[in-house]
Amino acid sequence: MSDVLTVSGLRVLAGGAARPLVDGVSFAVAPGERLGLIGESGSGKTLTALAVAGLLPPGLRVEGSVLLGGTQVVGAPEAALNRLRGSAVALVFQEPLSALDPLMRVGRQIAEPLRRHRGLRGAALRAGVHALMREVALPEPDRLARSFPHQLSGGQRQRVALAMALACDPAVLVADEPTTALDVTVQAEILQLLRRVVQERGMALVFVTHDLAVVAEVAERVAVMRAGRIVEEGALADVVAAPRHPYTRTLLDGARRLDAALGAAGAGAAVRAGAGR
Ligand SMILES: Nc1ncnc2c1ncn2[C@@H]1O[C@H](COP(=O)(O)OP(=O)(O)OP(=O)(O)O)[C@@H](O)[C@H]1O
Repeated sequence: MSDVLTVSGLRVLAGGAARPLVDGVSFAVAPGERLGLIGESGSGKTLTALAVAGLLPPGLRVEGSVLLGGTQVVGAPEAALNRLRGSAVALVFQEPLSALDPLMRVGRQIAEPLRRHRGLRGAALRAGVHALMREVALPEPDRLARSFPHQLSGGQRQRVALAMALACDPAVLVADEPTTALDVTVQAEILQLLRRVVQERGMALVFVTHDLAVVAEVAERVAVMRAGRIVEEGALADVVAAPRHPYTRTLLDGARRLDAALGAAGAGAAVRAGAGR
């Protein structure tokens, strides 16, 4: 199947920086494929994710190519990017509050993309909002739809952000550390939810994280980033079983040490990345 997202030679440059912040990144994602972009803080994961949606902050220059379903994102005018966002690509971030309007009831926020992009109105719009809320397993949709973001838990807010991202049935979902701010139990629930919706909808997923255990929960393929470059890419099980790059080995050793420490502390094997599944 042809790729829904093809990134080639992507470079992100800042005026004052000595070297590119993202330096020749290339990867492709097929429909239904789940790619984990993993690396330490500052390795360029977020800038890569933002560049995919044409959402880089002002002041940064971008070079190379990002093809979303055949449309070139790099250099595209804002109107074209607006058409792509939602239907071709949608994003979920670490802090769902950043995606939510604090003064708008969450039902209206989920309704907004359905109204704007899919033209739904009245009863069809209400049914659409309820269907999305059910899909992301938000309980009591009637009551919750009338709530404001601050009245929800962190996990519920991330479910709302995911519902909004799903509203236009994007071909590619980009999730940037979507569970980092959540406690471990809620984190596991959200990861499970993400995996389910992506599978059910046949969407491609690009999942950004610094956490190998988290990426092992959602991705089947990983690209390891360091200092703006992809240093290793492959099937998750292969990379975990036989890392080729020294940096990947360092990442794995760190995860295994943490796993061992947690095991010794009686907390169980929280880091499953070493299991090679
Ligand atoms: N607007 C900007 N202007 C200049 N430099 C930036 C800008 N945004 C990010 N950077 C720098 O680019 C590099 C890559 O940042 P990026 O946010 O992509 O890293 P990351 O791998 O996602 O890390 P983290 O997990 O901490 O978010 C960092 O060194 C960061 O300081």
